[in-house]
Amino acid sequence: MPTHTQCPRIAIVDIPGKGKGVIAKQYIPPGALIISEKPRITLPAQNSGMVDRQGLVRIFQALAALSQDDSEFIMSFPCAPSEDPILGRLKHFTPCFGDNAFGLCLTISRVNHTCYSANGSPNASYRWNTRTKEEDLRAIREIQEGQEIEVSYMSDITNYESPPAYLRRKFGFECCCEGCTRPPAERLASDQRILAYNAFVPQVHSRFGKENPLQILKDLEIQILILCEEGYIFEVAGRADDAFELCASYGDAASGRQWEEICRDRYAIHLGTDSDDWKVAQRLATRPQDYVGWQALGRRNLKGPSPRILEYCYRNIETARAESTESVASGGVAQSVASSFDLPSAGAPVKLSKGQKKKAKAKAKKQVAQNSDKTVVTM
Ligand SMILES: C[S@@+](CC[C@H](N)C(=O)[O-])C[C@H]1O[C@@H](n2cnc3c(N)ncnc32)[C@H](O)[C@@H]1O
Repeated sequence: MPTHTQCPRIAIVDIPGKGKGVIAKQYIPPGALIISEKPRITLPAQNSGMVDRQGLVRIFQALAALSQDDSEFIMSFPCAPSEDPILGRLKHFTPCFGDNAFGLCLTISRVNHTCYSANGSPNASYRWNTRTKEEDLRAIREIQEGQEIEVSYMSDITNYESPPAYLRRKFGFECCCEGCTRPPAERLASDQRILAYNAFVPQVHSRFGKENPLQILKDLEIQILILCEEGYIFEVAGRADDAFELCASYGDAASGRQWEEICRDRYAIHLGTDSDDWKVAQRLATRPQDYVGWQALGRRNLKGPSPRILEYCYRNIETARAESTESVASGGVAQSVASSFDLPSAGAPVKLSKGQKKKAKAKAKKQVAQNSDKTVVTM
């Protein structure tokens, strides 16, 4: 079983205010697979990732059969005083998707959480690898020697529910990350931008064929800048893919290819080049003509990503954050892109129509349901 002692790049240490945590013992580049681990303890689960009464009985039977060492390992994880000492600790197990199980790993389960925000965002992400039956921990940003390795316990995409409230409700802890501890006005401004962004996303495809495609591409650029400023770099892949689909629908292979390359390169960092998502994006970036809606809207030359988008998507996110902190407070780089295009900024707080609010709420509900797959027991 791989342990941190076999992975000289990381170490488990005490982190003030969070219990134990994992730090990098050397520089780790974005996209690097930090460690793959088979869970030390595996508990049964249903396919859905949720647990019903019968499932709980099976879990307690499995717990009763554990060795003393394994039970002590589980009890070494934190549990809020208000929670049941066993159920509270089961929350640290992560789903082994497709394998009807939840696992607790020696090292990866010690990785703490940080929220996506303009003030800081996770530098790593973990996923169950159904092929190797291991949990993969991957660097999604540069990690410097001595820096804590942090993932997001929430979805990697924008979320409607306020992160501190979600973490309190779902995991029972008060998050002390930079995003949660910033002044309420700053948090509110970010929440409003995310809300406006979430209202924009479901409309994109319905605009294809009805509106000027160059206008849609400009709007997508603004949304990508918001994502970069708010730290949601994974979701950039989705918007770049939307831009690809638009270009491919008009048969513009050159522009489409450039957009899909952004999508592919984000997948390489977050999911790895052995993931299905990366393989599809790689195929479309190479042969945009394979897109199912190729030339469905006719033939027209559109635009690839602007130099600013390429700079934002490819440069070190640390630099982007340091340089954009001031601009986020004042409406963000997205605001200045809008002015240079002479467009209203989608980044500034907007008043949502009833329909937009409804759509944003529906999306939020869906995301909350997806997020719930990340925990073992829902109370
Ligand atoms: C999966 S465990 C991570 C390892 C844990 N810190 C330990 O000591 O074993 C999750 C728990 O770590 C703590 N934690 C993780 N991220 C945190 C954060 N951003 N702020 C405060 N506590 C955090 C909480 O107690 C949470 O329930």
